[in-house]
Amino acid sequence: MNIVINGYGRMGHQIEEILLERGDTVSARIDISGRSDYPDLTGAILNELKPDAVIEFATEDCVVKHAEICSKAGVPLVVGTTGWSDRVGKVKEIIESNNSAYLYGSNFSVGAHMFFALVEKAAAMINPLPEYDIFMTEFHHNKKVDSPSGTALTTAHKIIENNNRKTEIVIDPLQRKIEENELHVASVRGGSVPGTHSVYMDSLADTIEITHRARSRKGFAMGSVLAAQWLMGKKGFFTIEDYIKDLLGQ
Ligand SMILES: NC(=O)C1=CN([C@@H]2O[C@H](COP(=O)(O)OP(=O)(O)OC[C@H]3O[C@@H](n4cnc5c(N)ncnc54)[C@H](OP(=O)(O)O)[C@@H]3O)[C@@H](O)[C@H]2O)C=CC1
Ligand SMILES: O=C(O)C1=N[C@H](C(=O)O)C[C@H](O)C1
Repeated sequence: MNIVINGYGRMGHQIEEILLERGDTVSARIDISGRSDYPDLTGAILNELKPDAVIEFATEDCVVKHAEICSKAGVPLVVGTTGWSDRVGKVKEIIESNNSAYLYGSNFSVGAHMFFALVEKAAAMINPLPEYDIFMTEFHHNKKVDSPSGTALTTAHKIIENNNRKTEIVIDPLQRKIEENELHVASVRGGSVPGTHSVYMDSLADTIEITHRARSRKGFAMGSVLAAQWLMGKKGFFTIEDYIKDLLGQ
Protein backbone atom coordinates (compact mmCIF):
# COMPACT_ATOMS: atom_id res chain seq x y z
CA MET A 1 0.00 0.00 0.00
CA ASN A 2 0.99 3.63 -0.56
CA ILE A 3 -0.06 5.52 2.59
CA VAL A 4 -0.26 9.15 3.67
CA ILE A 5 0.26 9.48 7.44
CA ASN A 6 -1.79 12.39 8.77
CA GLY A 7 -0.60 13.32 12.25
CA TYR A 8 3.10 12.59 12.66
CA GLY A 9 3.32 12.18 16.41
CA ARG A 10 3.70 9.14 18.69
CA MET A 11 1.29 7.03 16.67
CA GLY A 12 2.32 8.46 13.29
CA HIS A 13 5.93 7.43 13.90
CA GLN A 14 4.92 3.94 15.05
CA ILE A 15 2.69 3.49 12.00
CA GLU A 16 5.49 4.62 9.68
CA GLU A 17 7.85 2.05 11.25
CA ILE A 18 5.35 -0.77 10.72
CA LEU A 19 4.50 0.29 7.15
CA LEU A 20 8.17 0.39 6.12
CA GLU A 21 8.84 -2.97 7.83
CA ARG A 22 5.99 -4.45 5.75
CA GLY A 23 7.39 -3.03 2.52
CA ASP A 24 4.58 -0.50 2.14
CA THR A 25 5.39 3.06 1.09
CA VAL A 26 4.74 6.29 2.98
CA SER A 27 4.18 8.98 0.35
CA ALA A 28 3.79 11.82 2.89
CA ARG A 29 3.92 12.56 6.59
CA ILE A 30 1.66 15.47 7.56
CA ASP A 31 1.91 17.45 10.74
CA ILE A 32 1.05 21.02 11.65
CA SER A 33 4.34 21.51 13.48
CA GLY A 34 6.25 21.62 10.18
CA ARG A 35 8.47 18.66 11.22
CA SER A 36 7.08 16.75 8.24
CA ASP A 37 6.43 16.86 4.50
CA TYR A 38 3.30 19.05 4.67
CA PRO A 39 1.69 21.15 7.45
CA ASP A 40 -1.89 20.09 6.70
CA LEU A 41 -3.87 17.66 4.56
CA THR A 42 -5.37 19.12 1.38
CA GLY A 43 -7.19 17.78 -1.70
CA ALA A 44 -4.29 18.99 -3.85
CA ILE A 45 -1.83 16.79 -1.89
CA LEU A 46 -4.13 13.78 -2.33
CA ASN A 47 -4.57 14.46 -6.05
CA GLU A 48 -0.78 14.76 -6.47
CA LEU A 49 0.20 11.72 -4.39
CA LYS A 50 -2.86 9.50 -5.08
CA PRO A 51 -2.33 7.33 -1.93
CA ASP A 52 -4.18 4.05 -1.43
CA ALA A 53 -5.32 5.43 1.93
CA VAL A 54 -4.73 8.04 4.61
CA ILE A 55 -4.13 6.89 8.19
CA GLU A 56 -4.89 9.66 10.70
CA PHE A 57 -3.95 9.81 14.37
CA ALA A 58 -4.09 13.56 15.00
CA THR A 59 -6.38 15.78 17.08
CA GLU A 60 -10.17 15.78 17.36
CA ASP A 61 -10.54 19.35 16.01
CA CYS A 62 -9.53 18.32 12.47
CA VAL A 63 -11.49 15.08 12.10
CA VAL A 64 -14.48 16.53 10.19
CA LYS A 65 -12.33 18.70 7.88
CA HIS A 66 -10.08 15.76 6.94
CA ALA A 67 -13.08 13.47 6.43
CA GLU A 68 -14.43 16.01 3.90
CA ILE A 69 -11.08 16.33 2.10
CA CYS A 70 -10.50 12.58 1.78
CA SER A 71 -14.14 11.81 1.01
CA LYS A 72 -14.30 14.38 -1.83
CA ALA A 73 -10.99 13.05 -3.20
CA GLY A 74 -12.29 9.46 -2.98
CA VAL A 75 -9.35 8.42 -0.78
CA PRO A 76 -10.08 5.83 1.96
CA LEU A 77 -9.44 7.24 5.44
CA VAL A 78 -8.62 5.29 8.61
CA VAL A 79 -8.92 7.38 11.78
CA GLY A 80 -7.66 6.47 15.24
CA THR A 81 -8.00 9.95 16.76
CA THR A 82 -10.31 9.93 19.80
CA GLY A 83 -12.43 12.59 21.53
CA TRP A 84 -14.94 13.32 18.73
CA SER A 85 -17.84 10.95 19.45
CA ASP A 86 -20.21 13.95 19.24
CA ARG A 87 -19.33 14.30 15.51
CA VAL A 88 -19.56 10.66 14.38
CA GLY A 89 -22.96 11.32 12.77
CA LYS A 90 -21.60 14.29 10.82
CA VAL A 91 -18.63 12.30 9.53
CA LYS A 92 -20.91 9.37 8.59
CA GLU A 93 -23.06 11.78 6.54
CA ILE A 94 -20.01 13.14 4.71
CA ILE A 95 -18.73 9.66 3.84
CA GLU A 96 -22.12 8.39 2.67
CA SER A 97 -22.87 11.53 0.62
CA ASN A 98 -19.61 11.12 -1.31
CA ASN A 99 -19.77 7.30 -1.45
CA SER A 100 -16.23 7.06 -0.08
CA ALA A 101 -14.57 4.72 2.45
CA TYR A 102 -13.91 5.45 6.14
CA LEU A 103 -13.02 3.40 9.18
CA TYR A 104 -12.80 4.63 12.77
CA GLY A 105 -11.68 2.90 15.95
CA SER A 106 -11.06 4.09 19.51
CA ASN A 107 -8.63 1.20 19.92
CA PHE A 108 -7.07 -0.72 17.04
CA SER A 109 -5.41 -3.47 19.08
CA VAL A 110 -6.96 -6.94 18.73
CA GLY A 111 -6.39 -7.49 22.45
CA ALA A 112 -8.64 -4.57 23.32
CA HIS A 113 -11.47 -6.18 21.37
CA MET A 114 -11.00 -9.43 23.28
CA PHE A 115 -11.18 -7.28 26.42
CA PHE A 116 -14.44 -5.72 25.18
CA ALA A 117 -15.97 -9.17 24.58
CA LEU A 118 -14.98 -10.36 28.08
CA VAL A 119 -16.40 -7.19 29.65
CA GLU A 120 -19.72 -7.51 27.79
CA LYS A 121 -20.09 -11.09 29.09
CA ALA A 122 -19.09 -10.19 32.67
CA ALA A 123 -21.38 -7.14 32.79
CA ALA A 124 -24.32 -9.41 31.87
CA MET A 125 -23.28 -12.21 34.23
CA ILE A 126 -23.70 -9.99 37.31
CA ASN A 127 -27.26 -8.95 36.39
CA PRO A 128 -28.77 -11.58 38.75
CA LEU A 129 -26.13 -10.73 41.41
CA PRO A 130 -26.94 -7.27 42.87
CA GLU A 131 -24.17 -7.71 45.44
CA TYR A 132 -21.66 -6.90 42.68
CA ASP A 133 -21.06 -3.27 41.76
CA ILE A 134 -19.19 -2.48 38.52
CA PHE A 135 -16.81 0.41 37.76
CA MET A 136 -13.66 1.07 35.73
CA THR A 137 -10.31 2.85 35.49
CA GLU A 138 -8.01 3.89 32.67
CA PHE A 139 -4.35 4.86 32.90
CA HIS A 140 -2.47 6.76 30.15
CA HIS A 141 0.76 8.69 29.64
CA ASN A 142 1.06 12.28 30.77
CA LYS A 143 0.84 13.65 27.20
CA LYS A 144 -2.70 12.42 26.54
CA VAL A 145 -5.13 15.29 25.92
CA ASP A 146 -8.57 13.68 26.05
CA SER A 147 -10.18 12.10 29.13
CA PRO A 148 -11.68 9.59 29.59
CA SER A 149 -9.97 7.69 26.82
CA GLY A 150 -11.94 6.64 23.76
CA THR A 151 -11.36 3.01 24.75
CA ALA A 152 -12.78 3.68 28.22
CA LEU A 153 -15.90 5.25 26.73
CA THR A 154 -16.30 2.31 24.32
CA THR A 155 -15.95 -0.08 27.28
CA ALA A 156 -18.39 1.91 29.42
CA HIS A 157 -21.05 1.85 26.70
CA LYS A 158 -20.63 -1.91 26.36
CA ILE A 159 -21.17 -2.27 30.12
CA ILE A 160 -24.32 -0.14 30.02
CA GLU A 161 -25.65 -2.11 27.05
CA ASN A 162 -25.25 -5.39 28.94
CA ASN A 163 -25.79 -4.54 32.62
CA ASN A 164 -29.33 -3.78 33.88
CA ARG A 165 -28.22 -1.67 36.89
CA LYS A 166 -25.99 0.90 35.17
CA THR A 167 -27.64 3.56 32.97
CA GLU A 168 -25.31 6.60 33.19
CA ILE A 169 -21.54 7.16 32.82
CA VAL A 170 -19.93 9.52 35.37
CA ILE A 171 -16.38 10.84 35.01
CA ASP A 172 -13.98 12.80 37.24
CA PRO A 173 -13.97 15.15 39.06
CA LEU A 174 -16.85 13.80 41.15
CA GLN A 175 -16.79 15.46 44.65
CA ARG A 176 -19.93 13.43 45.54
CA LYS A 177 -20.89 9.80 46.10
CA ILE A 178 -22.08 8.01 43.00
CA GLU A 179 -25.66 6.77 42.56
CA GLU A 180 -26.62 3.12 42.14
CA ASN A 181 -27.27 3.57 38.40
CA GLU A 182 -24.00 5.42 37.72
CA LEU A 183 -20.96 3.76 36.16
CA HIS A 184 -17.82 5.55 37.33
CA VAL A 185 -14.96 5.83 34.83
CA ALA A 186 -11.81 7.09 36.58
CA SER A 187 -8.87 8.42 34.57
CA VAL A 188 -5.22 8.63 35.62
CA ARG A 189 -2.58 10.51 33.61
CA GLY A 190 1.11 9.97 34.32
CA GLY A 191 4.43 8.66 33.08
CA SER A 192 4.59 6.90 29.72
CA VAL A 193 1.75 4.38 30.15
CA PRO A 194 0.67 3.33 26.60
CA GLY A 195 -2.88 2.51 27.73
CA THR A 196 -4.32 0.34 30.53
CA HIS A 197 -8.06 -0.24 30.97
CA SER A 198 -9.58 -2.18 33.87
CA VAL A 199 -13.15 -3.14 34.80
CA TYR A 200 -13.89 -4.16 38.39
CA MET A 201 -16.85 -6.13 39.71
CA ASP A 202 -16.78 -5.76 43.47
CA SER A 203 -18.82 -7.35 46.27
CA LEU A 204 -18.38 -7.69 50.04
CA ALA A 205 -16.90 -11.13 49.39
CA ASP A 206 -14.52 -10.53 46.47
CA THR A 207 -13.42 -8.46 43.48
CA ILE A 208 -13.17 -9.59 39.87
CA GLU A 209 -10.85 -7.51 37.62
CA ILE A 210 -10.59 -7.61 33.84
CA THR A 211 -7.62 -5.63 32.46
CA HIS A 212 -6.21 -4.81 29.04
CA ARG A 213 -2.64 -3.52 29.34
CA ALA A 214 -0.98 -2.29 26.13
CA ARG A 215 2.78 -2.94 26.32
CA SER A 216 3.53 -0.42 23.55
CA ARG A 217 1.82 1.39 20.67
CA LYS A 218 2.70 -1.42 18.25
CA GLY A 219 -0.65 -3.17 18.66
CA PHE A 220 -2.59 0.00 17.91
CA ALA A 221 -0.41 0.83 14.90
CA MET A 222 -0.46 -2.68 13.42
CA GLY A 223 -4.25 -2.78 13.81
CA SER A 224 -4.65 0.51 11.94
CA VAL A 225 -2.46 -0.69 9.06
CA LEU A 226 -4.34 -4.00 8.77
CA ALA A 227 -7.64 -2.10 8.94
CA ALA A 228 -6.47 0.16 6.08
CA GLN A 229 -5.68 -2.94 4.03
CA TRP A 230 -9.14 -4.36 4.84
CA LEU A 231 -10.80 -1.11 3.80
CA MET A 232 -9.28 -1.22 0.28
CA GLY A 233 -11.99 -1.61 -2.36
CA LYS A 234 -14.85 -0.98 0.10
CA LYS A 235 -17.29 1.94 0.22
CA GLY A 236 -19.06 3.22 3.33
CA PHE A 237 -18.57 4.17 6.98
CA PHE A 238 -17.05 1.33 9.01
CA THR A 239 -15.77 0.92 12.55
CA ILE A 240 -12.92 -1.25 13.79
CA GLU A 241 -15.57 -3.71 15.03
CA ASP A 242 -16.50 -4.46 11.38
CA TYR A 243 -12.87 -5.37 10.65
CA ILE A 244 -12.48 -7.40 13.87
CA LYS A 245 -15.68 -9.38 13.14
CA ASP A 246 -14.22 -10.31 9.73
CA LEU A 247 -10.83 -11.11 11.27
CA LEU A 248 -12.44 -13.43 13.85
CA GLY A 249 -14.76 -14.98 11.24
CA GLN A 250 -17.87 -13.76 13.09
N1 LIG B 1 -7.43 4.24 18.13
C1 LIG B 1 -6.31 3.83 18.70
O1 LIG B 1 -5.98 2.61 18.71
C2 LIG B 1 -5.40 4.85 19.30
C3 LIG B 1 -5.79 6.16 19.29
N2 LIG B 1 -4.95 7.13 19.74
C4 LIG B 1 -5.41 8.51 19.58
O2 LIG B 1 -4.67 9.10 18.51
C5 LIG B 1 -4.52 10.49 18.73
C6 LIG B 1 -3.06 10.85 18.60
O3 LIG B 1 -2.34 10.20 19.62
P1 LIG B 1 -0.75 10.43 19.68
O4 LIG B 1 -0.12 10.00 18.40
O5 LIG B 1 -0.28 9.83 20.97
O6 LIG B 1 -0.70 12.02 19.82
P2 LIG B 1 0.47 13.01 19.37
O7 LIG B 1 0.17 14.32 19.99
O8 LIG B 1 1.80 12.37 19.60
O9 LIG B 1 0.29 13.10 17.78
C7 LIG B 1 -0.75 13.84 17.20
C8 LIG B 1 -0.11 14.58 16.04
O10 LIG B 1 -1.13 15.19 15.25
C9 LIG B 1 -0.60 16.43 14.82
N3 LIG B 1 -1.68 17.30 14.38
C10 LIG B 1 -2.48 18.10 15.10
N4 LIG B 1 -3.36 18.71 14.30
C11 LIG B 1 -3.10 18.30 13.03
C12 LIG B 1 -3.63 18.57 11.75
N5 LIG B 1 -4.63 19.45 11.59
N6 LIG B 1 -3.12 17.96 10.66
C13 LIG B 1 -2.10 17.07 10.80
N7 LIG B 1 -1.52 16.76 12.01
C14 LIG B 1 -2.03 17.38 13.09
C15 LIG B 1 0.14 16.97 16.02
O11 LIG B 1 1.06 17.96 15.62
P3 LIG B 1 1.71 18.89 16.76
O12 LIG B 1 2.60 17.96 17.55
O13 LIG B 1 2.44 19.92 16.00
O14 LIG B 1 0.57 19.43 17.57
C16 LIG B 1 0.82 15.70 16.53
O15 LIG B 1 2.11 15.53 15.96
C17 LIG B 1 -5.15 10.77 20.09
O16 LIG B 1 -6.48 11.19 19.88
C18 LIG B 1 -5.17 9.39 20.76
O17 LIG B 1 -6.23 9.23 21.69
C19 LIG B 1 -3.69 6.85 20.21
C20 LIG B 1 -3.27 5.54 20.26
C21 LIG B 1 -4.11 4.44 19.83
O1 LIG C 1 -3.84 8.52 23.62
C1 LIG C 1 -3.41 7.33 23.66
O2 LIG C 1 -2.22 7.02 23.83
C2 LIG C 1 -4.41 6.26 23.44
N1 LIG C 1 -5.63 6.61 23.11
C3 LIG C 1 -6.66 5.72 22.73
C4 LIG C 1 -7.89 5.99 23.58
O3 LIG C 1 -8.15 7.21 23.84
O4 LIG C 1 -8.56 5.01 23.94
C5 LIG C 1 -6.24 4.27 22.64
C6 LIG C 1 -5.15 3.87 23.56
O5 LIG C 1 -5.67 3.65 24.86
C7 LIG C 1 -4.00 4.84 23.58
